[in-house]
Amino acid sequence: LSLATEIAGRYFASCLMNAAGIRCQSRRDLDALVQSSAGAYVTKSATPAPRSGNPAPRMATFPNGSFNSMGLPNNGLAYYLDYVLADEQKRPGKTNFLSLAGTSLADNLAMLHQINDSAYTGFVELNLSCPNVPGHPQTGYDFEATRQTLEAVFDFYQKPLGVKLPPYFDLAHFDAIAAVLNQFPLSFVTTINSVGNGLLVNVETETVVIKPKGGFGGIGGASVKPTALANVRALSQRLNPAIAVIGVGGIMSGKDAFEHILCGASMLQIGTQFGYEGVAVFERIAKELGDIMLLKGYSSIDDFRGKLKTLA
Ligand SMILES: O=C(O)c1[nH]c(=O)[nH]c(=O)c1Cl
Repeated sequence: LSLATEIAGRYFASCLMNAAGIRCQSRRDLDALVQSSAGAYVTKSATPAPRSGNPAPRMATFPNGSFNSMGLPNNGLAYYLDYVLADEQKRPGKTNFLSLAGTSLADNLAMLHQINDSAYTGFVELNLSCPNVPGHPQTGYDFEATRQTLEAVFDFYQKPLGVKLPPYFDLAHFDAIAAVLNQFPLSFVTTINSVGNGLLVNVETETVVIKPKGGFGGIGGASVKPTALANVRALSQRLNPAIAVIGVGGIMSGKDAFEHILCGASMLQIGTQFGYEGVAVFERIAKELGDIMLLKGYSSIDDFRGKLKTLA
């Protein structure tokens, strides 16, 4: 029985990894992921220069969910590029993900030129869906801007690249974003990012619970799983089969992992629960997923990936 998977010709011994943003901002965080049983890691979304992000309090939890408006705090592209280049020297043949979230097309293109010209051979996850940078709407909700971004990127970028998408909530939007993405040689899409601009209220104090943006923030965790499964399924059904789907959103157990794979995911990213549990989450979920596969007589995730049935 194996939890191995493949994306764009790259092999991963485990289909479980972290989601961008969670416990992946520092070298220490990333070293812990390297030491863990995760099949890969993705670095905190980078901007050209380091950012301190939004004022605190900027994250919270609620029953069945996480809530954040971090505002893209990160150590800058050079920090993460140095890390992944050193890691590729130490562990040749291992593919990992470098996440980018420039606050302008110019920033994204500048970072991609730097990476293109470097010795990096891994994946880039281009984040088109950060909901928490004041004054910057999510590119992923603007289909023309998304197309223009990808046109500019693939004009020069030669290495494997995927995009991190926001959740969509309308079948016409699944059609629209898939029509754009299918025009480009993407290696993967990662879906979903947090459900943007939710609001938590503290009844006792009659206030919001986080400081940035009047208390509006992205929702993650168990409460977003139905939305995540719908986006994994809808994009798996619509995208060119050469574009793998990475599923993220509400994976707290092996059962949740199984559901994402059944909907079409080739790789699974764990965010909220990884934040709570640390790297032990990868062993636990691998064990739980393996037990379900054993019960059902599956020996690899290819045996059931994307095979969700509708009701006749
Ligand atoms: O506020 C953040 O840093 C953040 N928070 C999210 O929930 N998704 C993102 O893509 C980003 Cl970049």
